[in-house]
Amino acid sequence: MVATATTADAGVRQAGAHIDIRGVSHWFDVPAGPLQVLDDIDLSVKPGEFVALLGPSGCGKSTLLRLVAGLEPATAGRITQDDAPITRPDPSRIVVFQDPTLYPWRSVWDNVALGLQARGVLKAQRGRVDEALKLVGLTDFAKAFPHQLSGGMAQRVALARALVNDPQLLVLDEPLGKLDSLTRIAMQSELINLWQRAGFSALLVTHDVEEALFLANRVIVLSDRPARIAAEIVVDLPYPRHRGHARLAELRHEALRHLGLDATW
Ligand SMILES: Nc1ncnc2c1ncn2[C@@H]1O[C@H](COP(=O)(O)OP(=O)(O)OP(=O)(O)O)[C@@H](O)[C@H]1O
Repeated sequence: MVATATTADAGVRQAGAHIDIRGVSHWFDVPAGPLQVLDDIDLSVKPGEFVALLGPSGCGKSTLLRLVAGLEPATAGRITQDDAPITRPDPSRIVVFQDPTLYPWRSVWDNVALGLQARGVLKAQRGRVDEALKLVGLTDFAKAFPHQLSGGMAQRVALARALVNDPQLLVLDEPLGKLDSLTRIAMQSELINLWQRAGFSALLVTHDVEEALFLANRVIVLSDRPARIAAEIVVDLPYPRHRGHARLAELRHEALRHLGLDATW
């Protein structure tokens, strides 16, 4: 399933990026010697697709996201966006982390405006900030400051700050990981709404098996470090998904089995 941008007021209507990861391996130099973190990863994210990565702690998930974001080069292999090699960060690929990292002295509006300001286009594109705030339902909080927001609201500001750049790829590193479970569930649905309206491709790292299955078109299970692709689970359910769907329970069982966990619930 590919997200489509049909909402006239969405304001963010970029085609999703096609990301291709071919034969990627990665090592870090640590005092004990070279530490291999990724081992021959082949993976693609189709335009408008939502792909989630699951894997044991420390296996290399965030490292793979950093390589895709262009924050560092892979030791071996090739990563392309729409057939062009990814060599550096680019506003078409935005990373959202677990911590919203808002500037406390800037209002919500000014935090969201940061990317446009940095690129010197804010004056001409002020309306985009309003549109992004509308997308995440925070129009009424435009003048608020970060200390006046709940954790969920702060993370919605972080998403608006990403969306204002019209990303073709959203790189999501445990973006809901610090939220309480009820807020997290609500934000999962919001994230799907945003994705369907905006049309970006998404690559998500999460530790939450249910979250991965609820959100993604495909869930990639990685092995222990050095990470290899252990399994690919196609989530063959339309959106919006029902959390109690029997198929999700089946797929959860499958994912846990690939993660080496015996699902005896
Ligand atoms: N810059 C770095 N220098 C050296 N080692 C690093 C560096 N970044 C990550 N590592 C190591 O690479 C391995 C993979 O780290 P990474 O953060 O990618 O794992 P992860 O799967 O995202 O972990 P978690 O699920 O716990 O967040 C870890 O052993 C980590 O210590």
